[in-house]
Amino acid sequence: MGTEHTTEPTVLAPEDFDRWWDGVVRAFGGGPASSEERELDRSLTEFDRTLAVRDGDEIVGTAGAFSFRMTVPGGAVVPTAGVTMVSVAATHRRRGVLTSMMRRLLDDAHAKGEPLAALHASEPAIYGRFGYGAATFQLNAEIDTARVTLALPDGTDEVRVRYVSPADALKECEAVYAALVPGRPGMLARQPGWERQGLLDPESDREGASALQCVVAERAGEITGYARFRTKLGWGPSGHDGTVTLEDLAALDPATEGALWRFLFGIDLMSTLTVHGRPVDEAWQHLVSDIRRCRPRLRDAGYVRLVDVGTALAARTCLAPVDVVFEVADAFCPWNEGRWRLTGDAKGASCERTSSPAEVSLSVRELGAAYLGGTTLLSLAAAGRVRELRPGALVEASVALGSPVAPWLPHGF
Ligand SMILES: CC(=O)SCCNC(=O)CCNC(=O)[C@H](O)C(C)(C)COP(=O)(O)OP(=O)(O)OC[C@H]1O[C@@H](n2cnc3c(N)ncnc32)[C@H](O)[C@@H]1OP(=O)(O)O
Repeated sequence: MGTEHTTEPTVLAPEDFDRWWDGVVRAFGGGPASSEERELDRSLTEFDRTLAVRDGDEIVGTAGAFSFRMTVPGGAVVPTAGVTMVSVAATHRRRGVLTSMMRRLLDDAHAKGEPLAALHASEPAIYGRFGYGAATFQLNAEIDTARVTLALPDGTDEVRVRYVSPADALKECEAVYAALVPGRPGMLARQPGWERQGLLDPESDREGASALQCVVAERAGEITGYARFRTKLGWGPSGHDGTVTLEDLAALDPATEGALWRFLFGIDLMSTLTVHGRPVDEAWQHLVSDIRRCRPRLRDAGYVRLVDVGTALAARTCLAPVDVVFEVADAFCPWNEGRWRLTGDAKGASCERTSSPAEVSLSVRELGAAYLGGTTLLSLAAAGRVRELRPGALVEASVALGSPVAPWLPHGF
């Protein structure tokens, strides 16, 4: 360990943003990184919760948090620290710099009364030690649109799809997104400014594909959905072999969903539709004639940490009536340690400290994984990560923490 520097984070001054951001870019492989992205990140940065660790004049550690609000099962939108831009210079790795930044971010979130923290992990192995569990998953797919057909829902023909400029339609698209937020756990109620992330379109990221394109879906003059995508034409021995890459899609109803997918399937000269980061229960899987030819692949996506176990669990509803005492281990945030009694049903929940005997024992990481309903306590118990101490309590708790809609973290941050 070096002796000349400390791992103590300090709050980032706005004038240091460029150096700080360069450090992030270098740690994430060195770019290319566009000025467009830098300016958007600068405008979204909450400087009072953005950290730098220094070694002399050099910034060797970066991290920050956004003041998000995230939907939880039942529809409440809960203050959440969106942890972001975590990097440590390769010259200073494995000396505890990350650990000290995580300490500070979680202490700050706790002091602010944010019951949750969430992040996208560059590697799944990093954040478990800090109490984060894999809470949302995403579906990626490469759909052979030359072979796969769609069975469309009633009303699809009443929906009109038309091209718009992505920027011109931003307000209408954002209204569609906002209407969907309460209905799916994990979705983020976006602060003004965040909608611009959906327009980021640096040429360096296109890999030969088109600029971002956008269509909106309309019924009776109302915009009911949108899709943003790119196209890339390719030619093989037997002719055209183009790819459509879906960047974002939102639909308020089944007919709109059908109309947008029909459009994406039907673009001439394109034979593959690549989708990534989609909800695991999204409707398109039930529209297609041959799911196997869509090559669906599941991936871990959002990691959730209960910063305050009692407040977090009381903020969601329970899928079935429950009355269970959890024994929670939390070495990194010891204020969560001990026994918590969760009671509740579909209308609401309460979670209080108790001296009653423990019935299910687990660490805060497992609670984070199960919290949005995307991972069951039963499956974690099968891996030995959750223990049942009262017969029946595990199934009861596992079902109660479920969600009728799969959780999904809608975009990067
Ligand atoms: C939310 C986000 O922004 S995710 C992005 C994360 N950033 C990146 O992936 C960029 C490239 N990587 C890095 O910058 C760094 O390697 C980091 C941030 C991942 C780790 O930073 P470090 O300062 O080296 O971590 P630190 O020394 O605090 O390590 C703490 C513990 O985590 C472990 N650890 C750190 N990184 C990793 C990893 N990538 N995989 C597995 N374990 C890890 C360490 O071994 C250490 O374990 P120990 O306490 O048992 O010894």
